[in-house]
Amino acid sequence: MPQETIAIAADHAGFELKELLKAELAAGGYKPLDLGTAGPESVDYPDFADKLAAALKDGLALRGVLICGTGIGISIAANRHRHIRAAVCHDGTSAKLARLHNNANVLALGARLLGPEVAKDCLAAFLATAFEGGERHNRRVGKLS
Ligand SMILES: O=C[C@H](O)[C@H](O)[C@H](O)COP(=O)(O)O
Repeated sequence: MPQETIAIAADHAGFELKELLKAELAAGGYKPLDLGTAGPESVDYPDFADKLAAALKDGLALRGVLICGTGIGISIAANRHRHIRAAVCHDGTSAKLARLHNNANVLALGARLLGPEVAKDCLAAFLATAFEGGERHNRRVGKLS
């Protein structure tokens, strides 16, 4: 089975966590598609949300991970794109429910709020969980776009 590509991008606040999660993805048999930023120099999170949204639109990946200081700014920017359902998650349960009920295609994390182990828990739950589907969830997710 081919490896699933997971797009990943961050601003300067999320750069270090992005590097950690890229290694985690590779260790788990996924193929990380790194869309930057490439270092700790200050950048603007909307630019990286836009890059990831474009990658998903172009079919380079079906799912992605975005990281900034809180996960808030980068998820707001990503959710301006109609095809993106980005969920800011703070633990494995929120990441699991974002997939089960909301069919989130982007996991947004706050590098200044989460420790590395919690961030890894979020990633693992996001990757492992499929959309539950069913009439009510399909109806509600359909209304988002
Ligand atoms: O929602 C915004 C993000 O948390 C940014 O990572 C944060 O605002 C960056 O802050 P600063 O420019 O002070 O490092």
